[in-house]
Amino acid sequence: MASTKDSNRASGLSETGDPSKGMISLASVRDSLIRQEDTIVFSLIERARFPYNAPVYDHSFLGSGQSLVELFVRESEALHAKAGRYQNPEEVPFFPDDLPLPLPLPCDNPQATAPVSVIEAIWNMYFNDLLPLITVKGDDGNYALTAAADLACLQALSRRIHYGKFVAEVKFRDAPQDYSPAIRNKDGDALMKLLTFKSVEEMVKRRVEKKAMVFGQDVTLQDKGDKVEFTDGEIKVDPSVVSHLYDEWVMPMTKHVQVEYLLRRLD
Ligand SMILES: C=C(O[C@@H]1C=C(C(=O)O)C=C[C@H]1O)C(=O)O
Repeated sequence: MASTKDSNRASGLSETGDPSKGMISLASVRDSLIRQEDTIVFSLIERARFPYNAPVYDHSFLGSGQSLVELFVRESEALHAKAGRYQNPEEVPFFPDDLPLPLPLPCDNPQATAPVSVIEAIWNMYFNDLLPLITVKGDDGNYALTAAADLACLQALSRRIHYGKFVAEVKFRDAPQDYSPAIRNKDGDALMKLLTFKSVEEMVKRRVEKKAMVFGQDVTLQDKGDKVEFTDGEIKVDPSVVSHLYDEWVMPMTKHVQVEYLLRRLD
């Protein structure tokens, strides 16, 4: 019989569950999602510093048929693939075809999880829906920095959404008797009901809105002891847009990943 360690590795969930640290539990997996909110909010703030910068997305701008942001993401992923980034099941490349093989570096990644990927949906959502909401119209010529900021946003969103695989694994292990019949019946709707926690979702939406509000303000130090003061300037990324991002796209996609993962869980 496979040991817990073996089955953890086979599911891509490290023994520590995080899947990098801590105990295997829904609470620790949720802690990781909460930490990832900070990365997402900060990456959106960085991107919102620049105007939309349309040439970055224009397929005729470079003369090669590829947009600057595509070139930037592809070439970055090639480098990251060499260093072994995609050996880690938390990381899913946007352009998985033709990636170079990883260098033979010693590493201790868990084995791959079931190959669930919603990379195309994330890409389309980011460029078609989100970007126009977090940027102002205009062009300041900062194309390379804009593409780099897009990459950071895409990676943070992708990691969070594909983390649904780990959330699903923990939920399955906590209650295999509840999930197994729905998995065997290939009943995606029943799985969706089982894994949905509306009260958690409400909390997530409120928390990310608050984070955008707090992280998006400049902090000033006045001569008033230790009291932290925020300046009254504009908030760097609209908190209601961040809440909307989670409500409309991040949480539904994370749940879709969970359903797809669970449907394969007993194969
Ligand atoms: C991720 C979870 O599963 C679902 C998705 C959520 C999310 O994406 O934040 C929150 C609650 C659940 O409805 C979870 O239970 O924590």
